[in-house]
Amino acid sequence: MAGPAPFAKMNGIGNEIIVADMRGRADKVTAEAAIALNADAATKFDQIMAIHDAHTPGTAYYIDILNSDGTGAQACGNGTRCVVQALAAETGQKSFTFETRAGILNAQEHADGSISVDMGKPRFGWQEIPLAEEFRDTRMIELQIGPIEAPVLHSPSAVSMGNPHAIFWVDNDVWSYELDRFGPLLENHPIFPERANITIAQVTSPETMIIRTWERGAGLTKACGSAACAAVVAAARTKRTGRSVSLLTPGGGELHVLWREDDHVILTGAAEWEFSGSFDPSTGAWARDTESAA
Ligand SMILES: N[C@@H](CCC[C@H](N)C(=O)O)C(=O)O
Repeated sequence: MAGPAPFAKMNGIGNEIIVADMRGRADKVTAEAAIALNADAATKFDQIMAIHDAHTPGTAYYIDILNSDGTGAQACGNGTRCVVQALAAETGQKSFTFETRAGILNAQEHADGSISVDMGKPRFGWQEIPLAEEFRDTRMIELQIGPIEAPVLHSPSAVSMGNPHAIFWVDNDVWSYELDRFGPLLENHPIFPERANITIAQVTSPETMIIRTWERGAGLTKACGSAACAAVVAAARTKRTGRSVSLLTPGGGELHVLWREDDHVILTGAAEWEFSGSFDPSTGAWARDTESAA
């Protein structure tokens, strides 16, 4: 029994994140603990970023990512920014190399406080995303929702940013779509054997976009960093935008995504600390630090 672990409740432009400090211990945050923390209004979150001791030489830490339904995720751009801010505040260090289920990634805090994460290279192969059946061209896959003759959403682009994404392109207001109703159906559609993150995207210029995301394992969120990356890569691939795009997200925050010529996707944005506490990684029972902000 390793005792309570420290955590910080943070957000990445509204993406609700718990950064759990699991360094120096062998246990993991359980799905039960995640579900219990999410059931409490004070600690409700979209992802837990559990910082573990490094598994691989050359990396600082291994980050285990859990969605609010207790399932694991390979990537979380907004959560990674929160981890960087927490570790930079603790150590004074500005650059970090982490390992996640999706592989090794680099991240850094800039002088203005914004944080960039190198989310790695996108993957477009149907087996890599993965899709349940062969699509030679994943810029537009056959999938629709609503009446057959007049679908509400159709023909998304599919991309892996380490985790699976589908991007539905719309010309009008992203808020005019019932994403709370369609999201669960699309997330669990048989075409996505590992489920998928579902985004509605409106391109407003070659350099700007508005997105809303239904996250796999978390539902509607105020922002999703890997979805922002997937949307920009898919938009650039389909000639809707260039490779450097600013995105407005439902929390009112802004993210910037650059798809570099070396194929790496760089996500930049802010992160914010809310309060700190400690919790039991096996049950989710928690207490707020007394000196922590309300
Ligand atoms: N909010 C995240 C994405 C989290 C993972 C996702 N729900 C999944 O299961 O793939 C982000 O900022 O990237």
